[in-house]
Amino acid sequence: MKRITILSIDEDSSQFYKNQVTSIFKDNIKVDYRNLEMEPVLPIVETDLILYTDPEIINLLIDKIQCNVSQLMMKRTIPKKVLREINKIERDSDVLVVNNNEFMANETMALIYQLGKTDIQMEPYFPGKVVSKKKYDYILHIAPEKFDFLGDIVGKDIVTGHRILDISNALDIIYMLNIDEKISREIILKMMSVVPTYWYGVNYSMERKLISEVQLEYILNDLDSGVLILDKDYDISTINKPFSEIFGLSEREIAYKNFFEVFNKEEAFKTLVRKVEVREELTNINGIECFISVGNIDYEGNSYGKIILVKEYFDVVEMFNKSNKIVKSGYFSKYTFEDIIGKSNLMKKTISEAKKFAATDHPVLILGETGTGKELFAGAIHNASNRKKEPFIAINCSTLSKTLLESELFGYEEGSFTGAKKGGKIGLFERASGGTLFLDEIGDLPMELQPRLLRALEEQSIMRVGGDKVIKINTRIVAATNRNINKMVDSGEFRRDLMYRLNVFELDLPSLRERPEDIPYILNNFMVANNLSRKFSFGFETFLKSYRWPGNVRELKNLLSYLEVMTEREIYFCSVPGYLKSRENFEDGIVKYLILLLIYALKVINVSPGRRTLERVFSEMYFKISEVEVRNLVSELEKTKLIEINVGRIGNTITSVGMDYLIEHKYLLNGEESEIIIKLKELVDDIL
Ligand SMILES: Nc1ncnc2c1ncn2[C@@H]1O[C@H](COP(=O)(O)OP(=O)(O)OP(=O)(O)O)[C@@H](O)[C@H]1O
Repeated sequence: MKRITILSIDEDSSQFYKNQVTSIFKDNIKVDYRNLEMEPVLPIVETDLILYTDPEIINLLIDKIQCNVSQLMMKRTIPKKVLREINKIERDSDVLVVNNNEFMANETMALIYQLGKTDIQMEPYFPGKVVSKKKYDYILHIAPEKFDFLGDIVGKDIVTGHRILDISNALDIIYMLNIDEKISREIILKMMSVVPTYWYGVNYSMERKLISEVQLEYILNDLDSGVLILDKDYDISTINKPFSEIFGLSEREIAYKNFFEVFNKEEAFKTLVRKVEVREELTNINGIECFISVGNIDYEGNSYGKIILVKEYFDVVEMFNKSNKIVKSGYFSKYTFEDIIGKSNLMKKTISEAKKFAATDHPVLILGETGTGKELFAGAIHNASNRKKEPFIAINCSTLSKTLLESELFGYEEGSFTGAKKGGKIGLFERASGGTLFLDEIGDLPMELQPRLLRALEEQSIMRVGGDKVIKINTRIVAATNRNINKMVDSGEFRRDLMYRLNVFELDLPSLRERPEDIPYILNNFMVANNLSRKFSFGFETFLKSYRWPGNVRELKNLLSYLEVMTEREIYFCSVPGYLKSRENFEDGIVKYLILLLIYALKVINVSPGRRTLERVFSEMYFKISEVEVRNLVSELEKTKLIEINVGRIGNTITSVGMDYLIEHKYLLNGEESEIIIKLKELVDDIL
């Protein structure tokens, strides 16, 4: 136990401060004292901290300190009760402030000022002091009987008693004696309720700290993960309820104990906690399978301990299942080939290929950009196959860690995951047996799992994690990725043998860019399905065909939701949300022909299509474009003889070759240019 030795002037104050320190720190500190009334004053040979009342006393007793120890001068204050009495003293009253010596009398006066009582006249008094008057309005005493030396000086008594330790002083002691956090917290909370302080900053920070602690406690206990916080010596400073529940350890049992003692038999856990940073490693602790993350608590280059997050394996799996991230669509697919919309030859060819693949049992590898319908095709293939009455299970290989994915795919035996689930667990390969397992984002399948998948495909059998039994399966694999799998094979990120196994049939889904005629067609179909009726203006059709569609059909579907709300009868280029109308979403060729179209249309309304006009009109009608780009495009149009550049008022003029081009490319058809002409007329009035 830590020891404090108090140095003060007399037995009375020594007793007072001893009682005070003991009542604050209880059994956590042993208190001893020395004062000038002791006969003899015994030397101090062993203590952890010297606490003294004023500088004079330390000078008087310095030769008694015979050990190397820190010294701390008391910072004291007045109890709230006494402060209330002092605050009642009438303005301009004469007050004599009495104490044991000059230093302490002055200190008391300063304290009264600092606590806010500034409207009275105070005079210090101590043994030996000669005072100017015999009558004061008030006399502030420690205790009346102590000051018989007052003689015939009179005044109304206010008994202050000895001053009490200030919170900041208690904090100093906590820090210097390294008192543990839980005890410190109780001490401070208790002191804050009775001790007024003029250390306003300290008080404020303490309040903020305590409020933050309450907030933190609330959050910690509401989390699904178990949390364990260790200080720099690996002593346990905080645990939350989920942590207690996972390991059946109560907070009282382990708080403030050393982590390595509490978990002394858990070698794997101990190794992880020693590491600087750990991200969701699957570990068995005391028979419980869980994911552990460890982070360092660093501040300005110093380590203040560790924070450990624990999630139970089964909770994680359940959570993924619930949010449909791991097994996406239950055990069936709602999609059939009827749901696939497309009239382009490319799409027709793709669908017909897919139908042929569906009739077999071989693996299919679907390649295509995001949103091109890979999952849609996978489901349609299953539902067109003779496995359609059996399960279709889709799993996303990119969302799970290696370990979790492995046990989800292949299952595990009871022995390997002690305790948590009797009888082990069946994996998705087995569950989908007879049906189809759709491995989405196969390009993200961790390298370590690739041989295991290869074996399953080659042997049509699997072995559960931790098991030694070979289990026959009859599962068809359809895999998909939007990554360039051939490049991944070349760079060694994906096993070549596995790729060959998976792509017995390869289905390449074309992007929307490769089949522009499908774009308005698909959008129209979606509209009909949603009971929407809108006319597509020429400008909007131009947009649909010239936009790059990086998100493919999914992006088109999202646009539909926007247009449903934002448009009424007709959809124009300008109805398209602003974020889609940016230069990088449009190919150079399209931009060039839109300029050509504008040159033609401006001429129709008798406006000279100069560079500056083109730039302003184009930016207003389509998307922001620079004058430099307009100049380059105009000179390209001239080089290909689509326009002539004339000097003077005539300006740029479209040639007959240019007209043919517009007609041929359907930019001018059946008077559809009238929309542009009308719009241009409005614009020209507004901006030119
Ligand atoms: N040809 C199509 N006809 C009708 N709907 C389609 C077509 N292609 C895609 N979709 C729809 O677009 C959305 C995205 O499709 P899907 O999820 O199958 O794409 P994906 O290629 O698997 O995407 P990702 O690679 O991002 O997972 C779905 O709502 C799907 O129904």
